[in-house]
Amino acid sequence: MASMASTFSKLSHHLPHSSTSISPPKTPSLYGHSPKTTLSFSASIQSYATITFCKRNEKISPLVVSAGVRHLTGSLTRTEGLRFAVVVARFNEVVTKLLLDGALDTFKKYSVREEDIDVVWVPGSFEVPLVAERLGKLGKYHAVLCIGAVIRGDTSHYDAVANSAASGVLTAGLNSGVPCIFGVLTCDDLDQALNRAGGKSGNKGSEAALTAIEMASLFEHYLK
Ligand SMILES: Nc1c(NC[C@H](O)[C@H](O)[C@H](O)CO)[nH]c(=O)[nH]c1=O
Ligand SMILES: CC(=O)[C@@H](O)COP(=O)(O)O
Repeated sequence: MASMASTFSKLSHHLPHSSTSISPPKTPSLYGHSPKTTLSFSASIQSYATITFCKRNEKISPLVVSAGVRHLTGSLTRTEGLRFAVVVARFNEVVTKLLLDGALDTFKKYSVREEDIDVVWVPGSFEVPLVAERLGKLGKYHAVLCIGAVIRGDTSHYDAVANSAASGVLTAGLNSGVPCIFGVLTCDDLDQALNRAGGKSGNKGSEAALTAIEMASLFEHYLK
C-alpha cells in the first residue's frame, strides 16, 4: 500500500486540477470492449484519501458519498459461486450446438464450475424468452444465457422469429431482474451463421458467455 501511495502521489504532480483517472490493473478484455477505467479520483485529493478509494475488495455500499467517482464494472475473474442457466434452441441445431460449445468452453476458461451451469433445450428461438424468464424468476441463477440461430428463409417468418427472440429476451431480463443475455444469431444464410459459430468470425456463443459472466458479476458484487 505504501508503494501505491507513493506512485499516486508522484503521479499527482503531473495531474491537472480537474478530475482525472488512473487505469486499474488490466483484466482480460471483452470482445469489442476495451478494459475500462474503474478508479477515478481528483488530483486535488491527497494520497491518504486515494488509498481509501483503492481498497476495491472492501464491502462498501456503492451509494456511499465520497469525494471520488466510483466506476462499477463486473469482473471476469471473480466467478466463484456464480451460477448460470443456458437456454438453447434446437432449431438449426448444427449451429446452436457450436454456439453452446463455445459458451461452455468460455465458462470453463473463466473457472465457472460445471455443476453451476444448467443447460435447457427448447424447440426454437421463439420459445427461448419464456423459458429464460422462468429460469430468471427461479432465483437460482446469476444470469441466463440465451442461444439460438434464426436463418432467413423465403417468407417473413424470419423477421417474426428474430424480432420476437430479441425483444423477448430483453423482456425476460426486465421482468425477472436477472441478466438475460442475447446469444441468438440472426443471419441471412447458413454460411453466415457457421462463420459466427466458431468459424472465421469467431464464436458468438463464447462472446455471449463472457457478457453473462460480466453481468452476473456486476449484479452479484454491486447491484444487490
Ligand atoms: N425458423 C426458425 C425458427 N422457427 C421456429 C420457431 O422458433 C418456433 O419454434 C416455432 O414457430 C413454434 O413456436 N426457430 C429458430 O430458432 N430459427 C429459425 O430460423
Ligand atoms: C426462420 C425462417 O425464416 C425459416 O425457417 C422459415 O422459412 P420460410 O420463410 O422459407 O418459411
